[in-house]
Amino acid sequence: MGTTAEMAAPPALGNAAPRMCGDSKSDQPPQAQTVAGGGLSIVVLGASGDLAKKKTFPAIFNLYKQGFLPNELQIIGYARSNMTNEDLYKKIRGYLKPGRTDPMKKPEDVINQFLNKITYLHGDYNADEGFITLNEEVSKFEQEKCGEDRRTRRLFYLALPPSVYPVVSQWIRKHCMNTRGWTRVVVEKPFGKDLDSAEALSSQLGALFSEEQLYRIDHYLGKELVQNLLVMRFSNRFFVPIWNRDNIASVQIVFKEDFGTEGRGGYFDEYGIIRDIIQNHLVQVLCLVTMEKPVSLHPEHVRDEKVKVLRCVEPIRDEDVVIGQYEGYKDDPTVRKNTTTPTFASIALRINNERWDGVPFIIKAGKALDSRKAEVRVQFKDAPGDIFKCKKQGRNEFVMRLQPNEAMYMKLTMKEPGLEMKATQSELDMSYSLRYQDVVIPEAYERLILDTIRGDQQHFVRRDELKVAWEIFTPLLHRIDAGKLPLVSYKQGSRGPTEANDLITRLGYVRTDGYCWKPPTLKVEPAA
Ligand SMILES: NC(=O)C1=CN([C@@H]2O[C@H](COP(=O)(O)OP(=O)(O)OC[C@H]3O[C@@H](n4cnc5c(N)ncnc54)[C@H](OP(=O)(O)O)[C@@H]3O)[C@@H](O)[C@H]2O)C=CC1
Ligand SMILES: O=C1O[C@H](COP(=O)(O)O)[C@@H](O)[C@H](O)[C@H]1O
Repeated sequence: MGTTAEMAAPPALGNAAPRMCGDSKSDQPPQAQTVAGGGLSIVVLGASGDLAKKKTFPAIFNLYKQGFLPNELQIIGYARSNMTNEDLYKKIRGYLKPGRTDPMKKPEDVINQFLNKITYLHGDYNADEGFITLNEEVSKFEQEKCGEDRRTRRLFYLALPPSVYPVVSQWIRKHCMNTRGWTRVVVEKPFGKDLDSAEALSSQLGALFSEEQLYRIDHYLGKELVQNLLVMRFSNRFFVPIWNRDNIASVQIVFKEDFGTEGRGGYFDEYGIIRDIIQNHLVQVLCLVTMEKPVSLHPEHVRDEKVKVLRCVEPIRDEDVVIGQYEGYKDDPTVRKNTTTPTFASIALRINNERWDGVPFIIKAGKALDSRKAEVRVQFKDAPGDIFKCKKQGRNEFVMRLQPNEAMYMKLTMKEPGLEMKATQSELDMSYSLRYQDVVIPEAYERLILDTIRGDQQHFVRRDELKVAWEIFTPLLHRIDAGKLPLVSYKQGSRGPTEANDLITRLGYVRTDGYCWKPPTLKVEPAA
């Protein structure tokens, strides 16, 4: 690996902001690279919630401490809970990690400075008084900090259950729109429960905001290795000619968590693993692994290609699906007593186009499994004419480990060092923590919030993309909801149902016998 080249920023779109300029002053860390464009108000709706505390505020803090936010910044947390500013600060303080900040400043000071930018407002979602007050608060700040003539920016982050998106969006539209610059609204998944509900939500939001104002966040698109997929595929001559059905035998996209629903049982039980992880996060990864090369990195060009490849996904067959539920899931008092919600699913997708015809894409996700990891595992076909008789050494694989400990590695067949002519399997390892020792990899939410401020929608889900993703999964989900597929149980801490192993074997995945490489950056690397 060699030099670092800065990629061209996508061409400005509609209300897209310029990428970076400095307007750092007084209370900014010295390495400040702020986003230009006037005062910025970030409103976190649902500020009392889990996502806001664990992800949204920490991501905004990370941007703040690195100087990516302007001096003219206000952050408002809005929710129904009757809390003071201090109560909110107490709730989120423990999640703010100062990391490496200005050596002249105490980490505590950086956190306090940030917290001082946050005001908490409590109000209803169902009545407009709270939103009138919210608008007054934002306008007052804009007036005081930006005067009459400077541009202002308003970012509304809906860290709320989707059931309240329509009403909250209505009040934002009615009372809180910016007249001196952009208004952008970030919405969180799940965007609906099936095709009809997703389309209904899209129509409701679409009637209030333009597509350029709506940022449907899927935090997997903000992960470092997911962002690397297009670079890897399209700028390495190694990969360009072999990334197709002639060379690739199968692809697995795997998400595993080693914990169960953990306090989110009420939400999870309504959705299940396919709606929670596969239809969104893993499908986004699938798109980046399979799409054709976009005309450019312009967000619309990238998203056009994603939509195209999703349109080629064939209807899912029941024999290509294994669903499971971990033993003990029903002990969670927040899930339904006789729930049949799957906490595990393995689904083979097939893409009917020139590049991928015949290649199974096995998408697997599960909770309460033996480890936490997410990876893409591309297995290549056997080399033709095996004069070394080394098939048993395993096939070539290229693995992109999205988490934990980002890495890419290739499994190759080599001559075993020594006097004998004996083949063995070995690996080329590109572990990020070894290659980029001083680099702190940004959090997904941090990157995506910055993209929102910059007006770059490349890593956000477009309405037609969402629709086609639901078209793929809705018939299967309805069959599962109607109890038409067997739900197998699996032990917590296991690798999931054995039926899932049978499925990948039936689809032609060849497991390497014997030798199992343990990447140095992972203590344990269980097989996929
Ligand atoms: N938590 C996570 O790890 C992730 C969450 N998400 C998504 O982010 C969004 C927010 O998630 P999360 O923070 O976990 O959700 P919470 O259940 O914590 O809800 C957030 C806030 O919304 C308000 N709220 C909760 N239920 C209702 C309701 N029925 N009607 C009106 N308001 C309600 C509450 O605030 P108050 O009562 O004070 O107004 C609550 O603090 C969801 O869409 C979720 O799917 C996405 C990825 C990960
Ligand atoms: O969206 C979700 O993602 C998390 C997993 O995110 P990760 O970045 O830690 O991999 C998952 O736990 C949760 O159920 C889901 O809603």
